[in-house]
Amino acid sequence: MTIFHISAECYPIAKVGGLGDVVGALPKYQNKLGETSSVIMPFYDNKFTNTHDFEKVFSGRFNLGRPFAFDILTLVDNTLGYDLYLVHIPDLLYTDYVYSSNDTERFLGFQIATLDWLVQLDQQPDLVHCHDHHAGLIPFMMAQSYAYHKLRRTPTVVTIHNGQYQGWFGHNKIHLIPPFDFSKAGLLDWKHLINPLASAIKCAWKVTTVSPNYMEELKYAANGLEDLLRYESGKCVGILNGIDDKVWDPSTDTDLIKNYSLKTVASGKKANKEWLCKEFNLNPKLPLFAFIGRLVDEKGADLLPEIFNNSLYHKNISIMMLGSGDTGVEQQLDDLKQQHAGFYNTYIGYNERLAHILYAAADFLLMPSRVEPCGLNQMYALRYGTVPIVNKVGGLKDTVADIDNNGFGALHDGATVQEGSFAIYRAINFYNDSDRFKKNRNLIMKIDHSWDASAQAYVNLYNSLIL
Ligand SMILES: Nc1ncnc2c1ncn2[C@@H]1O[C@H](COP(=O)(O)OP(=O)(O)O[C@H]2O[C@H](CO)[C@@H](O)[C@H](O)[C@H]2O)[C@@H](O)[C@H]1O
Repeated sequence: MTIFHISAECYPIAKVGGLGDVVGALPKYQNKLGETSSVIMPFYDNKFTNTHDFEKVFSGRFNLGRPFAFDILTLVDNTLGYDLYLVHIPDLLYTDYVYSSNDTERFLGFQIATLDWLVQLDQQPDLVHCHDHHAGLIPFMMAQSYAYHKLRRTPTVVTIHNGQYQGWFGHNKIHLIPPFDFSKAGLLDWKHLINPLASAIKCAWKVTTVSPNYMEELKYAANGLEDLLRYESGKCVGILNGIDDKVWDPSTDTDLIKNYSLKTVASGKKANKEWLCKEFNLNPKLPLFAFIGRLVDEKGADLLPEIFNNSLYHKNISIMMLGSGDTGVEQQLDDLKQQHAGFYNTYIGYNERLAHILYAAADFLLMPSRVEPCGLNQMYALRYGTVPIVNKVGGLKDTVADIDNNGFGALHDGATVQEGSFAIYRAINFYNDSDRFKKNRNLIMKIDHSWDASAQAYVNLYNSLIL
């Protein structure tokens, strides 16, 4: 089966968060199952594109208020485990960032160029898999735009990685979408705006979320799309994300200070912790708590300053925070450094290598998320022998069980300062019960969250549409 994944992000080409991780791994595991799975994404001017060779496979022009020329480039070496196609629109997408505050034309152009290329291929795809709202208009255009008539019977799947962002724009831009039967314009609309995510939910053959629990939650909290998701629930299913167990393997991870396996976990984690604590002026003898992520409300980032301040009161733990986002929260987190020097530090920014070291160095990983469609960080933490402390939402509920309930992590019931602070207090007691803590560390490293099972679940879903 020939499958094209269409996405704004894909690791290692361009990653802002978990979407990049998923699209960078899922096709690889689908190819392992014998499918032919590739990725189509925008060409950005970044380190990856500047240091790799590409070959042009197609050139075209489309109209988006004015004409735009584009090329489809493919990566020459095949080290990724899947074919990669980059949509290069120099006048629209040639940037060193993935997202900006004005992306309507950028991602519309990306989707149109993608379909202009796909529609003229000798061998049509068996299935098109769209990720998030940046590819959300593709199911509509494939089904309704005259120019893509040849693709109208090709099944489409859309995966919602994050239902908060929907890509809305005004009806004054409807003419930018390649001509279609105007009586079908309602398929683009939600609450008087053109809403790419809503349109994808209406038009795709199947809709998936990245965990089963998130699918249920969206029916009651989906940033305005609740009714639509309830109405379309017959074609919706939650499939839990996996992790790329080649990229995220403490025994081979080239970013780590010292590699380790189940047998050497104690000395391996110690070496990474010592390096990190030296680098960031923390005490390696204390339990180390980490946060890694985007500093936005969904992740509960606004709660962190107070949770940290409460938890550092007794000076019996170390905390390391890696993240960026809301500038007010960044400032508050940085300000705390003076008060808790030697016990707390931050790295404001994005740093892939430091993230890997931190998963390895930390004893606990904090995720007080308000919304967490799946969450990958808790799964990376488990693989690196780090205990996740998470709010009981979305995929976190599907993947973490509590230590007081025969589980292996700490769950709290609500994204609040009180719940987050109390979970840390419980975790310190757990850490001090060192035999139990060590046994638990061995147990969590053995939990298998690799993509194998989930990649198969997607393939089964595709087959149900094709056969
Ligand atoms: N400052 C920083 N430096 C280095 N690395 C950083 C970083 N900030 C974040 N990361 C990395 O980005 C990724 C974050 O992934 P998540 O799945 O937790 O969240 P995200 O909200 O981006 O993804 C959305 O999509 C994914 C994929 O479906 C869902 O799991 C998730 O719930 C949903 O919100 C991890 O690989 C993490 O290590």
